[in-house]
Amino acid sequence: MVTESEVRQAVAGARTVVVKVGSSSLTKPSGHLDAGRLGALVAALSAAATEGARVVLVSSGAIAAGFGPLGFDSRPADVATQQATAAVGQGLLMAQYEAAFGRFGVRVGQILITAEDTIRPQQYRNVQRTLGRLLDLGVVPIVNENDSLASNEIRFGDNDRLSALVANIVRADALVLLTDVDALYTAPPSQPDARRIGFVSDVVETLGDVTVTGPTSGVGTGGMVTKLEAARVAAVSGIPTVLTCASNAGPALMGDPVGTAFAPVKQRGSSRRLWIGFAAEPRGTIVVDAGAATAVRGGRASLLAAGALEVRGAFSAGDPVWIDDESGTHLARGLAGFDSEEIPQMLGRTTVQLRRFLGEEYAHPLVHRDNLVLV
Ligand SMILES: Nc1ncnc2c1ncn2[C@@H]1O[C@H](COP(=O)(O)OP(=O)(O)O)[C@@H](O)[C@H]1O
Ligand SMILES: N[C@@H](CCC(=O)OP(=O)(O)O)C(=O)O
Repeated sequence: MVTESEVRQAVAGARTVVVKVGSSSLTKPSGHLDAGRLGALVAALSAAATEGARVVLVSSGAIAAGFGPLGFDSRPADVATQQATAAVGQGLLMAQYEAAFGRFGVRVGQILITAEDTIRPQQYRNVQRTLGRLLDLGVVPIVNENDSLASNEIRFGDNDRLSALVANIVRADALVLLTDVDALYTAPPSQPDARRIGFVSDVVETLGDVTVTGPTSGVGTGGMVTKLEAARVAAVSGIPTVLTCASNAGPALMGDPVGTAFAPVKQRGSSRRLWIGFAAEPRGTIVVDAGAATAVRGGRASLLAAGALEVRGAFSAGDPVWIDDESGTHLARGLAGFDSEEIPQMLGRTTVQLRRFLGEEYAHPLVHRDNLVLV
């Protein structure tokens, strides 16, 4: 059982920390950057970086900083204009960060990620390697979703879940979520009976006890819902989290009892398995028979074609898929070893049959056990 003070100490002593800041903490309702608030955040992060912490900043705000200069009164609603606005706002955002961090002698580098980069093994490794190298070089990577290029169907939309994935990718010791409210409350803070929560020992249990809503600021996207989802992913990844307002960044990073501290609920798993378990939604499903379901549930078996009954959806080898039993219950998530169109001819075949009738390249599991995570 992890205590609140252990979580606070873990954040204060983190060698690598991921800090996520939301649009509403960096911008004005008019759609322009708020240089004062951005500067205060940068001062707190620079203090941590110059004391030796490896700091990754996941920053929203591209759209919220871009619509004012483009002459819009409010955040655009259609995707094409949002993407164009993000292209303008992202440059403005980075220019401000570059100047603000530069005052403290801290160098920054921009990394724009799409959800697909967290799905494809090659891209995932590239992201991991580049972030690692930037940190080794003493640079603060500033990460945002690549809004201008992300396809609408598979985008994070908010940066909360992205920040939890980035925390996994860089194997962070702590995650700090900065927003426009000082802590998690039992209900939206506008409600009179909402009470502040200082410590969450089990985020999975707490999820059922609090009332959360989507964004209220007019510029944010995910609201408290996606922040709790990020805290959950971090917790089950073994990463402690603190959620508070951006003006509390300094105290939060120093381990002061501000905001809400979330205890990790599990030992840290391997980064790759966490990615399979939490990255973007699977593209399809492989339905398995009872024998294969038992084997998969056991946690150490690959999914062989012999135990597969049906394939649904269109996916390519390397894409994440659900593995379901016959009643439709999700057993696991995994990375498909084959394209969906190759699988029907393999269903029910043993490895010997696959080798004999289809060739050596088919004599492999549909999902290898190293690429499979129970849910
Ligand atoms: N239970 C809750 N506790 C705290 N805040 C909540 C809760 N439910 C909803 N919220 C709202 O979530 C908002 C933060 O989400 P959002 O506007 O998306 O921020 P950001 O731009 O920082 O990502 C807060 O302003 C708050 O009004
Ligand atoms: N990637 C987007 C983030 C969208 C957004 O509003 O996110 P958030 O403020 O974290 O809820 C941007 O930079 O505008």
